[in-house]
Amino acid sequence: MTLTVKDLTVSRGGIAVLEGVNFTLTPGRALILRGPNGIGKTTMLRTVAGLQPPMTGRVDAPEESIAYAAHSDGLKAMLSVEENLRFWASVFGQVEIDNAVQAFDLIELMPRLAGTLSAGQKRRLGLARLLVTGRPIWILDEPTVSLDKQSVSRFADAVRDHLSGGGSALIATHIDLGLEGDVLDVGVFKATGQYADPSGFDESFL
Ligand SMILES: Nc1ncnc2c1ncn2[C@@H]1O[C@H](COP(=O)(O)OP(=O)(O)OP(=O)(O)O)[C@@H](O)[C@H]1O
Repeated sequence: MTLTVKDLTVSRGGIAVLEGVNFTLTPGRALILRGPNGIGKTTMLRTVAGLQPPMTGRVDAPEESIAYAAHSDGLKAMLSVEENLRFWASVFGQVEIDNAVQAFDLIELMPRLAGTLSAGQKRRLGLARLLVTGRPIWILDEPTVSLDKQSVSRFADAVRDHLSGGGSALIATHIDLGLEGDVLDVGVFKATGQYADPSGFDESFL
């Protein structure tokens, strides 16, 4: 399943932040997004994931092929780790959670309420949810925030497994994950003119 981005302009608060973005992400590949704070990586990822509309241009991906993991983990605090994973799997029509538990070393945390986890443990659970979606295209925004060295390495292994199984990943990260992949410096797409979104849509409320 290939993701294609064509002549994309993305905006925050009605202002274009990146324009003329083009790339193709094919099965088995990772594309690492780089760029300074505030350049528009999150905005681009949200647009590619379909969480906000493009200002101009297109994102082509097969329906229901994208799983998105953002800064906020969005876990259900009053459900256990196991219940969170089972709930998330059921949302995506899946039942299998064992791979996710193993990949992120969650077995001992399974009975714990998600709300009682440390920041890094929450992040591990948030990332484990990607595996239970069964979706091939992962879009990840700073996935390693709060993770210790060992968990970063586990995460990189999970991405490698995903790629070797024919999945793909678009990742904004400031650290070197040791993954083989193409690097896209989004700074070159910095919008030159600041113009209001003609739709008047302010996605900042989403
Ligand atoms: N809700 C919002 N309304 C208006 N502007 C916003 C909003 N959220 C972010 N911005 C601005 O949009 C621009 C792009 O922000 P974005 O979060 O996409 O950058 P980023 O490259 O992901 O940054 P970082 O590396 O710090 O995470 C920034 O200038 C930011 O201040």
